[in-house]
Amino acid sequence: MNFTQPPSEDGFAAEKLFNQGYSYTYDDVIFLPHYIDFPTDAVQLDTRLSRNIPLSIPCVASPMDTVSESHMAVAMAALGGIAIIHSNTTPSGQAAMIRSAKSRRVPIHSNPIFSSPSGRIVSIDDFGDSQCILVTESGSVKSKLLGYVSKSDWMKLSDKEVKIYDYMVNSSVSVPWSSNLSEIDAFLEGKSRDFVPLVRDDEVVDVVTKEEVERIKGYPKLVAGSIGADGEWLVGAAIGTREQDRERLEHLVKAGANVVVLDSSQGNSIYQIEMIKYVKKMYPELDVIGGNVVTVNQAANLIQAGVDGLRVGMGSGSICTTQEVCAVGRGQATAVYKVSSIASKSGVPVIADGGISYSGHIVKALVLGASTVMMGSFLAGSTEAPGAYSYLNGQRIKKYRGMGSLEAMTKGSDARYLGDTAKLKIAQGVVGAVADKGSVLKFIPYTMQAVKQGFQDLGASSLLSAHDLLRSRELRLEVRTGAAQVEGAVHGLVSYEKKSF
Ligand SMILES: NC(=O)C1=CN([C@@H]2O[C@H](COP(=O)(O)OP(=O)(O)OC[C@H]3O[C@@H](n4cnc5c(N)ncnc54)[C@H](O)[C@@H]3O)[C@@H](O)[C@H]2O)C=CC1
Ligand SMILES: O=c1[nH]c(=O)c2[nH+]cn([C@@H]3O[C@H](COP(=O)(O)O)[C@@H](O)[C@H]3O)c2[nH]1
Ligand SMILES: [K+]
Repeated sequence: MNFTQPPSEDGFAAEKLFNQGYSYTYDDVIFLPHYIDFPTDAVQLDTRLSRNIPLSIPCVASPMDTVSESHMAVAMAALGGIAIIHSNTTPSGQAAMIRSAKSRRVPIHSNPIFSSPSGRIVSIDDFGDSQCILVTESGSVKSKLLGYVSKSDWMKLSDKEVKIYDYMVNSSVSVPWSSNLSEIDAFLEGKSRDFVPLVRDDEVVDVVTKEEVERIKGYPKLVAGSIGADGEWLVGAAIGTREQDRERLEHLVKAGANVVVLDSSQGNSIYQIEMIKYVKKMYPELDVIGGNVVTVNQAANLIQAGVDGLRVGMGSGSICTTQEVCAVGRGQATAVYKVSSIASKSGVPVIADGGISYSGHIVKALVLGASTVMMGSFLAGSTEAPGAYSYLNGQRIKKYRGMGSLEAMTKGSDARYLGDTAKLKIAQGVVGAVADKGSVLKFIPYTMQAVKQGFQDLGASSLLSAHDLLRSRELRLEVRTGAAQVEGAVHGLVSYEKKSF
């Protein structure tokens, strides 16, 4: 069916809606339904993060120290998305996280405990959460596997002072690092074992337990993950725009980073433009994402400097106080629409960064022109986010903090955050907590299914078709009044339980 000429004017074209002087958030706007002639599963969400980085789902984990370290990077890549490893650590620490993620193929990250044969295990605490200690030549990861000590064997030992080589099980049984989950599962079944080390080039990478394999088997089936030309998971990394970031960049490139994100709240600066040019000159093959931007002019400057992707959002993040502190920023729906309309003309993909609370926000971001969404709070309560769970008023939570919060700045980002000469610390973010959400391996596939249903309602079978519908003015929207927003949410019930899957 062809709707190029609507029977009568109904709703607004995006172009008209976003040119009236209002700063709209995702919640302010609503799409009008269109025409369905395909099933939900026909919707394709494959996309690009930047010019040369394809993804099979439009999800990016934000470069924040309570969101993206190696465990998140492995899980996001296994899902077909990507994580950007944060830079609130030393260059070698950040490079180590990239290497660690790239040396795994299954979305398991168990941090095994290692010892050398001449070491001693004197306390049960030495096992940590692990059921075994792996024995390698050097006593650390990335060394030749010699055997293992299981916790149960160690407990039966009468003299705990003897050296490990006197009682360890000599075994170099392992599986290659690139084995997939079903291969590992079949191996464990076949050998009736509870765990198996993963080995690459004769060195141990990790250990996979049967329990972990069973846990992941219970989640939606994994599709093809994001693998780069190097045959390893795609992993991104954040850097700043200062002189010392050039040295950091070298570490990150050596560690195999597939893309770099210049991480700042206001990307339209001389520092950033020089950094974009520097990255493209030194590493022409490496994609560089600039930002953050929220206006057409900011975007145009970075596109001219040579960015391969743009990150959009200023003050829209759940932990952000930038708009309150600096009086600068933009409603995220307007920002995404405006920047996307200019970026699309140069073929530069847009990342809608911040402000995602549920699947409907993802649909809005993507349909308004973004190619991916970047999320912090949405992912911070997951198993794969850094940090341990704790309890607050009986609820299981994980810490989540802004990279411009006083706490995060004190940890390391202050040189960048404060400027080189500033003496007085002003936070542009808060420290908080989010609820336990379980594994991203479970809730991201369900979220993507919800996004597909939104696309189906709009008659868009892909991101490209959604963008075409928007630009051709076939897709119509409206602003929601306060009452319309109340009506659109659950209302008028004495109690209810909100369970999406
Ligand atoms: N997306 C958002 O709304 C916000 C994000 N953040 C996060 O907080 C962290 C710190 O961000 P920022 O404070 O924005 O970092 P920043 O201080 O590095 O960047 C601010 C901008 O000013 C430029 N700049 C700084 N000093 C300059 C100078 N002397 N001359 C010319 N240009 C100069 C930088 O290149 C950059 O473009 C990042 O992780 C960022 O993502 C912070 C606030 C808001
Ligand atoms: O004003 C800010 N102060 C901060 O301290 C801060 N830390 C992160 N960010 C930005 O927020 C995004 C994550 O937002 P969400 O939690 O809403 O996903 C991130 O992806 C960033 O763009 C900050 N913004
Ligand atoms: K905010």
